[in-house]
Amino acid sequence: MIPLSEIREQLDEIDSQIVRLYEKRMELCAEVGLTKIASGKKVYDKEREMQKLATLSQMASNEFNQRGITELYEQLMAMSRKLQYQILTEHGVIGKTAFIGIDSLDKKGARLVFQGVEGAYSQAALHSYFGEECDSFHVQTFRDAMETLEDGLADYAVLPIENSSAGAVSQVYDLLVEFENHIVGEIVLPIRHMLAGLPGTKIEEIECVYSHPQGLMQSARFLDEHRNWQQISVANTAIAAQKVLKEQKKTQAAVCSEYAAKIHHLEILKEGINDNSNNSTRFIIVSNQKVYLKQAGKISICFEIPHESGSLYHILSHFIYNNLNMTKIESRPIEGRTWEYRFFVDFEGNLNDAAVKNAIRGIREEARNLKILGNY
Ligand SMILES: O=C(O)C(=O)C[C@]1(C(=O)O)C=C[C@@H](O)C=C1
Repeated sequence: MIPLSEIREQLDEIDSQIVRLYEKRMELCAEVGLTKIASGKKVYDKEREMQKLATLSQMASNEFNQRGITELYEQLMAMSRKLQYQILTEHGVIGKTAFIGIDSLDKKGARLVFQGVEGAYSQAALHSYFGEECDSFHVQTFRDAMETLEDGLADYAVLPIENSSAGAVSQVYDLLVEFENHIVGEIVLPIRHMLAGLPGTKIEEIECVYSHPQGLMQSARFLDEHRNWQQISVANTAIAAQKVLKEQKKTQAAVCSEYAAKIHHLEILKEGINDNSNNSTRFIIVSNQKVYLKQAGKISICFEIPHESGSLYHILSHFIYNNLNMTKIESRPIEGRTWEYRFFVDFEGNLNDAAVKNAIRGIREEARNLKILGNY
């Protein structure tokens, strides 16, 4: 048997050859990068990579090594792409971001839209971001808010995007893809739900409770104690309060904010019914302008990937390689394509940073339909 120290010596020798060859290979790939700048050819050449993987893996003598060679070369070619993206960025080849950097949001005289009615949590978020004296109006649905923006009837919309206990507001994610509106800010609002009914209502009288699905989900534990209550979803927590007032039945109650209960003349029957005492919702400020704040530190993007093993891993490697901190990932089914998903990723950075430019360039080439939702 060959002693371990001797085997290791041989391995060290092979590894130093591999490192030298790797560097030589990368130098050539850098040259390829320059030719691609000159020709305008894309960095990612999938066909060439597939051919290389097939040829090289066939050179290995058994199936185990064929798999190894495939994995190794997938990585090697991914690294050479990353180097080429860097070279493109260094040579000032500008990607398709086309966002305009601004110093601050133009809040003065802005027309603001939120979904729901007076007393909606979105209105409270809007007030804390733009101040109480702002010029705001409400529409019935999230889609209406997006359309209002797109038509130029409002300058900014304030929409909920995720809650700390119930998770993503999936419809808003989908609308960000559908509309050419962009996120320019965000605000987190503590959410405290009340059970509210007509004055004089006793909890024992209640048969039916209205709220937004998120309001019902966030108060699931309390509502579970009253399983005989029918839970009915409406478009907004404040709409629920308005409905209870309008229908004048003591068998009905709403899960809504203290403010919504007050302005719809309801009595608070039970305070703070949310499961999580730190319940909070993150709202986004959406604009119809493709702008970003020059000091912005967070980017939201979405992209689609082929339904293939390893494809998400390869896309996420662009964050790791460029040292970017990913703060959130969500997935949503793609309409009409069963079991295929669109991914939404938030990460720290500014569109002006070289690392961000490199990562976005790579993801744009290697994923489908990359969309930058905003830098804020
Ligand atoms: O041949 C090219 O066009 C290269 O850029 C080199 C290379 C490789 O590493 O072999 C890298 C990226 C391409 O997707 C294909 C192949």
